[in-house]
Amino acid sequence: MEDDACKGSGGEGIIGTWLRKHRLFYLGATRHPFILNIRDGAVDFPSFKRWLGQDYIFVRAFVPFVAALLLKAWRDSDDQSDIEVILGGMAALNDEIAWFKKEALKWDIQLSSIVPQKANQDYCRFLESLLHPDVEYTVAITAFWVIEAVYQESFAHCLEEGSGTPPELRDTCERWGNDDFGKYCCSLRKIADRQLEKASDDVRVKAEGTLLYVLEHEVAFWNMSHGEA
Ligand SMILES: Cc1ncc(CN)c(N)n1
Repeated sequence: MEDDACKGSGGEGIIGTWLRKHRLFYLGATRHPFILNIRDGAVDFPSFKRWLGQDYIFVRAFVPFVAALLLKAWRDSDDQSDIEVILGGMAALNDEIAWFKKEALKWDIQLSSIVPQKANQDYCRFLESLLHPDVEYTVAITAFWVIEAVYQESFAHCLEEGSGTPPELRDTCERWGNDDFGKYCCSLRKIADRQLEKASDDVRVKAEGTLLYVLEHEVAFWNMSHGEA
C-alpha cells in the first residue's frame, strides 16, 4: 500500500503483496461507512452503542483464540520473542475488557443483557474454528495480525489531522489508533511474514484465504452497527 504504516520495518513481504492484491477488500474493512461517519462527526450514537455492546462480546471470544495462538507459538515458533509479542496482545485484551466495562457505564449500556447478533456469532464461530491444533501457527498468526490491524487502521484514520471525530469518541479511537498499538500490529505482521516466507504453498494459500475471511467478517461486524444483523 502507498501509505503502508509498517514500511521501514523490513520490505514489503508476502503480506505487503497481499495488501496490494486485495486492496479494495482491505479498504472495505478499514474505511467502512461506520468509521467514516465517526471521522466526519456524523455517527449516530445508537449505532455506536450497538457496536460497543457487540464488540464486548467479540473481545471475550477473542481471548481463547489468543490463548490457542500462544500454544501454537510455543509449539511451532523458532523465535522465542513471538511469545512475548502475543502475550502483550493478551495483556491489551485484558485492558480492553476493563475499558469496555467503563465505557458501558458511560453510555448506559447493560453488558450482561447484550444478545450477540448473527454476524457476531458467525465471526466468533470462525475464531473458534482456528483454535483447533491442526490449524497451523502461520495461519493463526496471519489471522491475528489482520484482526488487530483492521481496528488499528480504522481508528487511526479517525484521529488524523482534519478529522471531525466527536470528543466523546476520541477515547475509543485512541484505544486502537494510538502509535503503540500501531507498532504492536507491525510486530505481528513481521512475525506473520517471517512464518509465511518459510511456509509451504499449501499453508500460504490457507493463510491468504483466512485473511480474506477475516476482512469479510470485519465488514459484516461494522454493518451490525446500523442494524444489519
Ligand atoms: C471485531 C473486532 N475486530 C478487532 C478488534 C481488535 N481487538 C476488536 N476489538 N473487534
